[in-house]
Amino acid sequence: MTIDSSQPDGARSLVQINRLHFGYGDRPILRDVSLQIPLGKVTAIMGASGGGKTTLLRLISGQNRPAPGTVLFDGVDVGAQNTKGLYALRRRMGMLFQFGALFTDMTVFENVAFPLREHSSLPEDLLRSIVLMKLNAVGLRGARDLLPSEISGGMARRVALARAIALDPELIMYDEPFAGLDPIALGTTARLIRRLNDALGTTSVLVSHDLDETFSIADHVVILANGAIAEQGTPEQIRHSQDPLVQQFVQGAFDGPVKFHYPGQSLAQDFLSEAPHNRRHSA
Ligand SMILES: Nc1ncnc2c1ncn2[C@@H]1O[C@H](COP(=O)(O)OP(=O)(O)OP(=O)(O)O)[C@@H](O)[C@H]1O
Repeated sequence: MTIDSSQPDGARSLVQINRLHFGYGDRPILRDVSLQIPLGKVTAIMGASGGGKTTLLRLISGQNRPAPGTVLFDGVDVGAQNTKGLYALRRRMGMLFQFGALFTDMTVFENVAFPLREHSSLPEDLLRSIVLMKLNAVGLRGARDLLPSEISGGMARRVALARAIALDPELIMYDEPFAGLDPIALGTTARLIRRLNDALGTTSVLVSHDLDETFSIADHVVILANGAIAEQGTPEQIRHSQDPLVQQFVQGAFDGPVKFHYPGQSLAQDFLSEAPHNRRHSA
């Protein structure tokens, strides 16, 4: 691996995002985002719904292309790759997208084997050993013959995790891996993400809304707001940020720079005054 960049604190980075802009059609989503994903660490991307977090993951994996700006993965310009180049890059990334759907007609074993069958021509006995090792890493070696309909939601998430690490990726991206999990499964999944990151020596990027669990496992937190980076740092630094927007986010405050009410006319105008539609209803 050739890492060609440094973080300000001296840590090396696996992904470098430079002055990235992106929009869907003429609707801007991300504006001038520059960011480094430190090698070997767990980075959390957080922020209000619709802020562009999933879009950022899609830009890292090359499903979207920045316009303008660059995303470098291990020094390679992701947005400049042709289909073959992208395929080779994605082989080095594991992805667990929202609700990480499993193939319902395949056993747990076959779900984890799927990327190996797709991307390699390993002999069956070696493939079996790898799949069982991955399932062992998430505590589900014994569940190999079950169908997704026969396991709990938390277990399904762990199978999806085993599938995401099947090809020994250098970068694992998790999009809301805790969504829909009960508190126990959520804690288990969070600890597993941290443990796998360290045990496999990978780099992890996690998009999550769950503040406590995410802060408990992340080394680096990036807060996206209004299409730009509002703040980044360790969980501790984020908790103590003076930025009102970050404070609202960290405290889960009802109202603040991000408004609870969709913009419209005032309460007085709607309920007290003789607004034309009020007059119509009271007539
Ligand atoms: N393929 C698409 N075409 C058009 N607009 C899109 C597309 N995908 C996402 N968007 C819009 O872009 C904005 C950012 O979406 P994105 O999913 O990246 O946000 P997010 O921060 O991950 O949100 P959430 O936390 O709710 O998952 C949203 O307003 C969304 O509606």
